[in-house]
Amino acid sequence: MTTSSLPIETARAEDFGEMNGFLNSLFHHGVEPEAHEAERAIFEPERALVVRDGADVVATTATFTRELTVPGGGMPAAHVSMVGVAPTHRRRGLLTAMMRRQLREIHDAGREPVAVLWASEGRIYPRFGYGLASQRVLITAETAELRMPAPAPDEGRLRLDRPADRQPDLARVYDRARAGRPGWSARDDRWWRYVLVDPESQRGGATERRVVLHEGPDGIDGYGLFRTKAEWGSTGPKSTTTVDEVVTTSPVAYQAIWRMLLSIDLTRQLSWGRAAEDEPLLRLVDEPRRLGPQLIDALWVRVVDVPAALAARRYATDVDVVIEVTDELLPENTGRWRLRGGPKTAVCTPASGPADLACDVRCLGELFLGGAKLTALADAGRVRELHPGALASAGPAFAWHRAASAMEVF
Ligand SMILES: CC(=O)SCCNC(=O)CCNC(=O)[C@H](O)C(C)(C)COP(=O)(O)OP(=O)(O)OC[C@H]1O[C@@H](n2cnc3c(N)ncnc32)[C@H](O)[C@@H]1OP(=O)(O)O
Repeated sequence: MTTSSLPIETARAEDFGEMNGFLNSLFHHGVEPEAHEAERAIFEPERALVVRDGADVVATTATFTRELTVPGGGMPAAHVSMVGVAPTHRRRGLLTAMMRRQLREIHDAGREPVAVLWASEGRIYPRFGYGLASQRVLITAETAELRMPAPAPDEGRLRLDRPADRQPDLARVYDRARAGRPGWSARDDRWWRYVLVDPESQRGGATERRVVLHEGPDGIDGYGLFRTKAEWGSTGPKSTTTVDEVVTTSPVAYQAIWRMLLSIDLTRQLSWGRAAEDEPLLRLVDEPRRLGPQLIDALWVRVVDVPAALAARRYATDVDVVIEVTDELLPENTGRWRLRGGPKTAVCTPASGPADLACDVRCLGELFLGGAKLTALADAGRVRELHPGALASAGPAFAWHRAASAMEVF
């Protein structure tokens, strides 16, 4: 049997162990029992695909059902993950066949107008119509070189605790913050367990994860998840703080938590992999260069149903534009669509008149969370302006007042 004719099957619950073991081997690490169980809890077998060659699993992918915050509110989004093809079966079209099937299933189910994923490598998914929708800033800070503004007199109170013991507090803060953050996904108890699982074998010699909570006048209004790792040099201490996430609902909480994280005694370096492009920290310290910021990709969005997706988000300014879209994988999306929207409403319908802009469906994914600028896509030759002035009028509408960002890798 050739690789391309191997059947793609819907997974069963009992396939999880084998699929997860397979994926762990592709990512070059062993199976950690605690993480394995947390991942089993989020697994939705009826939304997962598996390919076997004889008895062996040779390819997998899965979809998780979650809500995603987009400009102006929340919407259902297919969270795609667990993508892998065995080294013995690679580059023979298995991923392509799985992606086609998965996108078709998501489209035809009619519940989720977009799919989102984190890519292990950026060049894998554009060919399937995924666009880079949000970026993140890697921070590698030299903490001894950084100063923060002096604390306000009523800075509130900080406490350290074990994250698992404070999950309800974390969830409350996260949900309040998430409502206004394009790119963040809803977390139920199963997802909180997935986020907080902390097996010793995956700590790389650092401490267990801890949480610093900020208590303001109305209760807990911010938290930071972090760990530290001891290191001594010939001239003294040079330990590292690694931050997983900082979520706050007030500027006072944000500053208080960062003041602590950047100045833990005996640490000299702080690393954080998921700062937003418009992260306030970049505007807070006295020497932003010493944060060592580096921009890399975060969430990729695939618009699966063009009219439903464009109507599901809101727009920063009023817009009335006809876009000619091409989509090789889901031909229903190909055509001219008229989008009329603004800060409160949006409708998208087939257009009868001429188009103002033309692009492929991948560009719509890039624009979807307000992350990419329309003019940047046009200057890159990927969006065509067919009606003079369309870029200037539609561009600000697709943008958003907060940069798209992303939290846990799923
Ligand atoms: C959302 C997530 O889960 S991200 C995790 C993705 N998984 C991994 O990174 C695990 C390790 N890698 C793999 O398992 C495999 O290499 C995969 C899944 C990335 C690719 O699977 P394959 O079956 O080899 O892909 P397939 O044969 O369908 O390739 C389609 C095209 O993409 C290209 N392609 C696929 N993967 C890569 C890659 N990593 N780098 C460059 N090009 C790639 C192929 O060359 C091919 O191009 P062509 O049509 O011009 O010849």
